[in-house]
Amino acid sequence: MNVSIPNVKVEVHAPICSAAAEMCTPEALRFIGFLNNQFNDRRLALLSARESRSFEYDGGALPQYPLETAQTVRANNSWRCAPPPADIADRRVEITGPVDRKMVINGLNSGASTYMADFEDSSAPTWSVVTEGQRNLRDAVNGTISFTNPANGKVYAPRTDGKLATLLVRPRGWHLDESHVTVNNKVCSGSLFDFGIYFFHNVHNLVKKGSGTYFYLPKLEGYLEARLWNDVFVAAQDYLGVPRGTIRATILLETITAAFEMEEILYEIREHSIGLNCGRWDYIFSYIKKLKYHSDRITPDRAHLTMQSPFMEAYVKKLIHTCHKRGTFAMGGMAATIPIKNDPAANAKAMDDVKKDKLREVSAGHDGTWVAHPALVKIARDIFDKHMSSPNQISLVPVEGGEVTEEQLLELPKVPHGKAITSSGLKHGVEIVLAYSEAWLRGIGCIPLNHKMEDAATAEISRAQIWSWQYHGVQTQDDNQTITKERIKALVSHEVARQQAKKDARGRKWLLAGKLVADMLTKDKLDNFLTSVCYPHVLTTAYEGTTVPEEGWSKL
Ligand SMILES: CC(=O)SCCNC(=O)CCNC(=O)[C@H](O)C(C)(C)COP(=O)(O)OP(=O)(O)OC[C@H]1O[C@@H](n2cnc3c(N)ncnc32)[C@H](O)[C@@H]1OP(=O)(O)O
Ligand SMILES: O=CC(=O)O
Ligand SMILES: [Mg+2]
Repeated sequence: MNVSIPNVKVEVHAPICSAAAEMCTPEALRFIGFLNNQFNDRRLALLSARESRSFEYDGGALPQYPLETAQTVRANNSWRCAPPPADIADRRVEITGPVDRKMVINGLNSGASTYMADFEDSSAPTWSVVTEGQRNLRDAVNGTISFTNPANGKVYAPRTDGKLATLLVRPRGWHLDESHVTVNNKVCSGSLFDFGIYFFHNVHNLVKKGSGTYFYLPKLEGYLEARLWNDVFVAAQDYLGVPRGTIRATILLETITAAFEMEEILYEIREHSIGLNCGRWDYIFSYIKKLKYHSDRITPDRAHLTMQSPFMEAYVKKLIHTCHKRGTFAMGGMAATIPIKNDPAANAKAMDDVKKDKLREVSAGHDGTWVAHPALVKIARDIFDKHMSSPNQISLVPVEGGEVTEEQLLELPKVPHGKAITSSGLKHGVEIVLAYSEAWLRGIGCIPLNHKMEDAATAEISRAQIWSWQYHGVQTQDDNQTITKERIKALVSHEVARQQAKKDARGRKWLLAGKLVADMLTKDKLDNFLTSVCYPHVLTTAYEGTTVPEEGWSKL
């Protein structure tokens, strides 16, 4: 399909399946062309700026509070973020999930205050996931969504008791492309595609209902990236003739660099802001990635990188202080625990851990929290109901968060030698990256593994830390064995063979995943994102023949 407006040519390089036909209408594609034409060059320049800044960290520099905004933004007490819209003033429990039709209905019906439909960490953006996901959201907004599960005949429809969750949408981050669409022969931005298609099809209906389009924006690395989103919002609202502020967005504070620019990020997006969220998993990943060459900042096993770690505590305090000082939401993050079926004792312990995590969040001053599974909604809600009697805690500004130093934002936990980096931590990490990548290559962006949810953010922690361990040649401390490339490759091969021997291996992508994962964990340079490495293998054109079939991947 091709669409042209003066000076802008938009082309779709994928089958026009029914979802694509409904979502990629000529008018919608014109809007996508308009957005890319205006903003894609800036996006690409900001991605290059990320590289330049990373290069400085690679050379030994550390992130710092920006000097240029000290007076104009941080010491300037005259600005606040816009007040929250009425239908989102209470967002104490937010459920998140991929955009398939059943999940969307289950998320909206879950009893959570909001449901975040996710095109990022829990989605593998195949053409069908992306276009069907958009159609599901349009139908959800129109109130026409329904689903019958072909496996068991169960019928799904939105609840009608007035307790439907408010819809939020997370488009892909600035680093991801939508390669099935080009604008003037350049690949379309994944962020602009996801944002633009949702906004185009839904904003007028939502405005008619007295609501707006609400977003979560992932993986920003600094305030100029927030400025770009703000400019996109202004242009989009003007293009479709809706008032400024119809779009509202929570920015995920989930990179170490952004932690040094929280106030600046809010400032840039203040007219459209509904706060910041502690995206804890990507935040840990970003710490490891950005400081990967710093031999004094090698991280211990993932299990030690908890919310009680000094750098995580400092980040939470600073985020709550900053958001409340500027009159907006400070949202908590995701406990990755999911219910443990068939083991009541283990499940009770897991749920108790979730309760503790949510109690820590509400006591620290967060205004709401995330859950990954409907069974956790009530647990989180009960804790917030007990400890938060008002719709949110925005009016409380905890003083201590204003004092957080640069070094505190970077301080790792001290784990006794012998326990910090272990052979089981290494093996478990390899299994996570492999299992997640394998699922992703089949279009599944979030999986249950060992009673935890694993998504792009959690898997990235394992990928980045295993890479850094081999780069620094550290030893696993329980057996004093060095983590070499060969050791990692052997672990990957062993796990691929183990998985392939299972009954359900047919149709799986273990060989391809094994090849990609072994490369990612051992190559000389750490890849920026696992999803960018895997993306060429899920393109629809690739499925149609240009990719090597699974059987064609030789043994590692
Ligand atoms: C770091 C971050 O970015 S966190 C945010 C991104 N990650 C997420 O959003 C995780 C979302 N969670 C999930 O995808 C799923 O819970 C998984 C993959 C972890 C587990 O899924 P499953 O194994 O299918 O869970 P389970 O079988 O227990 O599900 C039971 C029911 O709950 C539903 N369900 C599970 N999780 C969700 C969810 N997050 N939203 C809506 N419904 C859900 C299932 O669809 C299923 O419905 P059904 O009974 O009607 O068939
Ligand atoms: O997106 C959330 C995170 O923790 O990462
Ligand atoms: Mg994230």
